Amino acid sequence: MESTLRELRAEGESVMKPKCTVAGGVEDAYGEDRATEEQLVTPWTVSVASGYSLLRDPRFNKGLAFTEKERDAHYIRGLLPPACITQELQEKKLMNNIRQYQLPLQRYMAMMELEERNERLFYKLLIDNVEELLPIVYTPTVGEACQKYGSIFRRPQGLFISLKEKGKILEVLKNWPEKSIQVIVVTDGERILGLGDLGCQGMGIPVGKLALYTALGGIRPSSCLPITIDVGTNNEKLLEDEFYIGLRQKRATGQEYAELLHEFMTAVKQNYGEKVLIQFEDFANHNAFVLLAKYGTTHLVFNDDIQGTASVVLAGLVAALKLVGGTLADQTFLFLGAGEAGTGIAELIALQMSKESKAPLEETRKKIWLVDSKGLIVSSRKESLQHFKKPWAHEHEPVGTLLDAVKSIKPTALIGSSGVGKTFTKEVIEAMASFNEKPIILALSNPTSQSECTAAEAYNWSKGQAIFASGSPFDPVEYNGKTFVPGQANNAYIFPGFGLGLVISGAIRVHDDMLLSASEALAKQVTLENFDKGLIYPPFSNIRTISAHIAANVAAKAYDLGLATRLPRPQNLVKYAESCMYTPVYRSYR
Ligand SMILES: NC(=O)C1=CN([C@@H]2O[C@H](COP(=O)(O)OP(=O)(O)OC[C@H]3O[C@@H](n4cnc5c(N)ncnc54)[C@H](OP(=O)(O)O)[C@@H]3O)[C@@H](O)[C@H]2O)C=CC1
Ligand SMILES: CC(=O)C(=O)O
Ligand SMILES: [Mg+2]
Repeated sequence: MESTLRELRAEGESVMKPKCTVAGGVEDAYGEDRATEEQLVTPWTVSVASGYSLLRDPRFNKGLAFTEKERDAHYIRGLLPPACITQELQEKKLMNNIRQYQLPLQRYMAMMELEERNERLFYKLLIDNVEELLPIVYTPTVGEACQKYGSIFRRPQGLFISLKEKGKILEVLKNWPEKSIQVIVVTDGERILGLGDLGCQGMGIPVGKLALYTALGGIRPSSCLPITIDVGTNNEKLLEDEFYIGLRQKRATGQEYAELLHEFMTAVKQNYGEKVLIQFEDFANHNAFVLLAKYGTTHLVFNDDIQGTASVVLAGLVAALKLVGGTLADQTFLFLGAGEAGTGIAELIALQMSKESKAPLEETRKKIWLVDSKGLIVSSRKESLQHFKKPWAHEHEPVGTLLDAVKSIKPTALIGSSGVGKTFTKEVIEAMASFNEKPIILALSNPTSQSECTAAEAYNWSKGQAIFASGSPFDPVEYNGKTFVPGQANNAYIFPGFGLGLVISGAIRVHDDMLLSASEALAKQVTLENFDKGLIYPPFSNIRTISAHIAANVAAKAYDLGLATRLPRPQNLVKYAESCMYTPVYRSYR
């Protein structure tokens, strides 16, 4: 495996000749990844880390895996017990320890402590045990961690930029120890998963997303920067909580909010340049669409909830066609939830249909219906609708409930993006199964408590007919002697590879066609074996290969559109993407 990686790295470099920066586009400021495993690496921070400070530096600490020679050379003899062990044995021990914790939150805290202590070991665990650990560092457990973030907070894992820092945001960015940042995930904490406004405690989300950028997409940890913008919170419980870590005030809105965000966006570009990717995450929809439209033409921005979710769901739907038959245009879609996720997905489906059938967008949109908290979105409601809902206000008499909408529209696919759990009732699923041989049912809302239905409910109520996937994971379900394996329809399949594709091509803007390219690459990774189990997504255990394919497709599109700045274009983008990916194996220190 390692020799293959070395070969790929070498190939990646040769593809880039005469001159590239380092082994690929994922910046390797310290030369660790460019070095082969046999070559020696200097573990330098500002000065060369050694002795006690080397053990305390999570980027270079190897714990008991320091060799005898390294213990002498770096003044750590006696600071460690005598045993020297391998990274594999360390991994085994830590997995044993983590499995002994009963509560997911304890496992989350153990993982965060490991990240603070030994970064490479943290990523080794996460990469090698991705299916087991994803639900810990990501949804659903990260949701609980955010709710309790004030109580479990130990050390800052990202930058906090609050209203107090107004006028000084550039200085605050300079306080962050890493200078060479490639991906920022930023939230203002107003819509954390389906859990609502968690204010400053939303920090768990950018931290978790960026851990996935590294583990799933191979972006170097030192190039990732989690940021939480704190403009207050309207969550009364948090405002009264003595352990709350954020500003104790109601949310700033309007001009005050816009000015802070503008200062932030300007400072990021000034400090890190044109090619830093800014991923907006878990903003409320009244800000999310505005920010994306405003900064989409001046910055490299991507809204994961609107765009990443759209790309992953489109991939699942395209894959599902292999099971249900027909084309995308043969389907009728009904959404519960018409916010960022719902309308973002709807728009990308309509775009793909339009490209396939050459029909105008206005026509393809008519195959897609959405229900919000007031019922089916129809033309008679148009005047009072938020701007992002207006394209979906089709001619139809008003319908108040989801069940009535299902009975009237008769969708082939039902997609939950409401953030409200238990909304796909038995009657709704039974109705879907009554007029579809294989109804597609996606319960996208996170975390598990907000899922529109469980996997067991989808399979039982549809009598095993449903093609089901959900935002947070569910275990396989036995129905009538058959095992059904639910897939996870989560943007985690897309954003790590998507970001890698932007980084390795040096893209300067995100284009909708790149979302379609990412989606196409993901759908192609679903194998016959996956389909046989009823899966419409490949397993996460294969995610780094999947991410390399997504990255390659996205980069190819960036080159085709003239949005890539890293030249010349590598001949084999998949191999190049793989050669750029961070790996967590320990390096030998001179
Ligand atoms: N699986 C994945 O990868 C992703 C999942 N999500 C999940 O999707 C959910 C929604 O996120 P997002 O779109 O950003 O949120 P938004 O707040 O933007 O949208 C929520 C939508 O749901 C509607 N809604 C709320 N309650 C009900 C109800 N009882 N009945 C019908 N409609 C209702 C709202 O209606 P109204 O407009 O009338 O208020 C709104 O249209 C979250 O749980 C989030 O975790 C999000 C992104 C990715
Ligand atoms: C997955 C995700 O981004 C969300 O639930 O918001
Ligand atoms: Mg999100």
